[in-house]
Amino acid sequence: MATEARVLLRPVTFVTGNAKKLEEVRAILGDSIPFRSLKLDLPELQGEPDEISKEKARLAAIQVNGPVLVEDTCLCFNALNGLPGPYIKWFLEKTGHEGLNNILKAYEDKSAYAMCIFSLALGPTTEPMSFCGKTHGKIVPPRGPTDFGWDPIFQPDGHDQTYAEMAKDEKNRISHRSKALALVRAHFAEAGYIFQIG
Ligand SMILES: O=P(O)(O)OP(=O)(O)OP(=O)(O)OC[C@H]1O[C@@H](n2cnc3c(O)ncnc32)[C@H](O)[C@@H]1O
Ligand SMILES: [Mg+2]
Repeated sequence: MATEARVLLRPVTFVTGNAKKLEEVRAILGDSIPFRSLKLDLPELQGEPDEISKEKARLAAIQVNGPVLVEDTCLCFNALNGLPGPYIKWFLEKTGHEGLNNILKAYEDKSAYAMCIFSLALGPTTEPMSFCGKTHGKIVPPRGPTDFGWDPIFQPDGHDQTYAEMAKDEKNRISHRSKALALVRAHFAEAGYIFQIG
């Protein structure tokens, strides 16, 4: 049975307060999905990553009054059963790369995964849908440029460079963000949205 086409009268607005995320989303999506961006720092609830991301989408859709895409990024240490997870932003701000390494000194297991959960809300009254991408790796002492978050301390499995040391297009090929965005694209292809943007 053919999927019912849904007409979107406005481009999807990707809402984030983080310029580096936006840069990667632009590079990964190219012109595959028509979107514009809006810089807003949305409040983030505590809870499970999926719910934090969906709640961001609900709040963004109310502000934009149209279709929105948001994402929430987690850095999860296996020794800590997934923490800091969604709270990585505050851990990074308060303890830095060194502090994050020090936390893991108490444990043999330095493995971690980067996770990105995108949430799409078609409007302020529709329930958001989520798309999750993960890349597994380990936490290492910082190496490489320090222009994006915890990139210098995350070394993905199968690579001898940290995210920060990698060329941007290489990170984008294997990253948690690109895996989640592949699912977003597949959803757009299947859902058959039609953009009628005047
Ligand atoms: O407005 P939003 O989209 O929420 O942007 P944010 O910067 O607040 O981002 P998050 O709430 O998702 O918090 C994730 C933290 O991880 C950082 N981060 C996100 N993606 C990253 C990546 O691919 N590499 C390194 N650091 C990343 C980001 O700078 C934050 O400190
Ligand atoms: Mg945030």
